[in-house]
Amino acid sequence: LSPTVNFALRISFYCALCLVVSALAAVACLLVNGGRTVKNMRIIKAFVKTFKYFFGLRFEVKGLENFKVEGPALIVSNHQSILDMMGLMEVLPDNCVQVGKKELMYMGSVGLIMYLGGVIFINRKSTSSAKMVMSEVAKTMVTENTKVWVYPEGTRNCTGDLLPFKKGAFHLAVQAQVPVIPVVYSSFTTFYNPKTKLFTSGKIKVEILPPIETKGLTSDDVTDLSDRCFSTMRETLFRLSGHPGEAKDSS
Ligand SMILES: CCCCCCCCCCCCCCCC(=O)SCCNC(=O)CCNC(=O)[C@H](O)C(C)(C)COP(=O)(O)OP(=O)(O)OC[C@H]1O[C@@H](n2cnc3c(N)ncnc32)[C@H](O)[C@@H]1OP(=O)(O)O
Ligand SMILES: CCCCCCCC/C=C\CCCCCCCC(=O)OC[C@@H](O)COP(=O)(O)O
Repeated sequence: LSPTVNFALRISFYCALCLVVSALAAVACLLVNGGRTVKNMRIIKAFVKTFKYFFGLRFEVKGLENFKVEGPALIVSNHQSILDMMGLMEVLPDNCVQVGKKELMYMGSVGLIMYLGGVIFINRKSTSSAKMVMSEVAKTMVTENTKVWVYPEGTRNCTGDLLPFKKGAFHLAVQAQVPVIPVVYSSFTTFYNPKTKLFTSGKIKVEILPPIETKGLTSDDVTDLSDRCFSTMRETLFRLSGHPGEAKDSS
């Protein structure tokens, strides 16, 4: 098979798997929990954790104990591909919902399962409406004791580096006065590259970093908080991906 055909087949299979398994998981969620609730994430996670075996992907996870903070927290991680959903479910703590773009809601059964799992949909094209939704989330995550997972780059980026961070995640953490827990996935570039049509089996290193406290911080500290997260995550990304030289340059 030519690499292009092989890539297309594997990606199509991934999408088909997502659509079919979402439909099955949706039935399970409705039967067990009856509607939209973060409790459904446990069911979704159990289904999605089997996906890696179809693609020969292995995850090596470090730092899971850093998720064991009392109460709500904001999780930020790097976002490389639609394949990230597998890495997300590999480590997802209990009572945790993700922030996603609202377009994802219209992906058939995949949109339905996201809705049932409690995913918070935002309109990226309207900063004011996204801000409003997220300030509401800042209140509910505290009263309902949930964690929220945001991809602060705001879009997929599979270059082996990080895009500059958007501010929304950090405003959310400061408004809710909850710690920020950074999670870093090693670069996919050795086994996955949509530009060169590469998609083979591979190993992904995942590291959950220690929580960064936000108690007492105000909106004036958001930029600083975001910059701190960015530099520790970038350093970790380069270390996990085996570019020690670049890690030194970025400090
Ligand atoms: C069974 C198997 C199938 C599948 C099973 C799936 C299961 C379930 C898995 C789900 C998986 C989901 C995966 C989703 C993955 C994505 O969809 S990623 C894309 C969507 N997510 C994001 O975009 C999050 C990150 N983005 C942000 O936080 C952005 O800041 C926002 C909120 C969208 C705003 O966007 P923007 O206007 O472009 O951004 P930005 O420049 O940051 O903000 C403009 C100004 O507003 C300020 N600002 C921003 N936010 C705020 C705020 N909240 N308060 C006050 N000021 C603010 C900024 O500080 C900035 O002001 P200055 O500092 O320049 O003065
Ligand atoms: C009836 C409609 C049928 C629609 C069929 C669509 C088929 C697609 C099926 C499965 C795809 C699996 C998607 C898993 C979810 C991953 C979410 C994700 O990673 O979204 C990308 C988003 O974070 C960033 O958006 P951009 O990089 O800015 O873009």
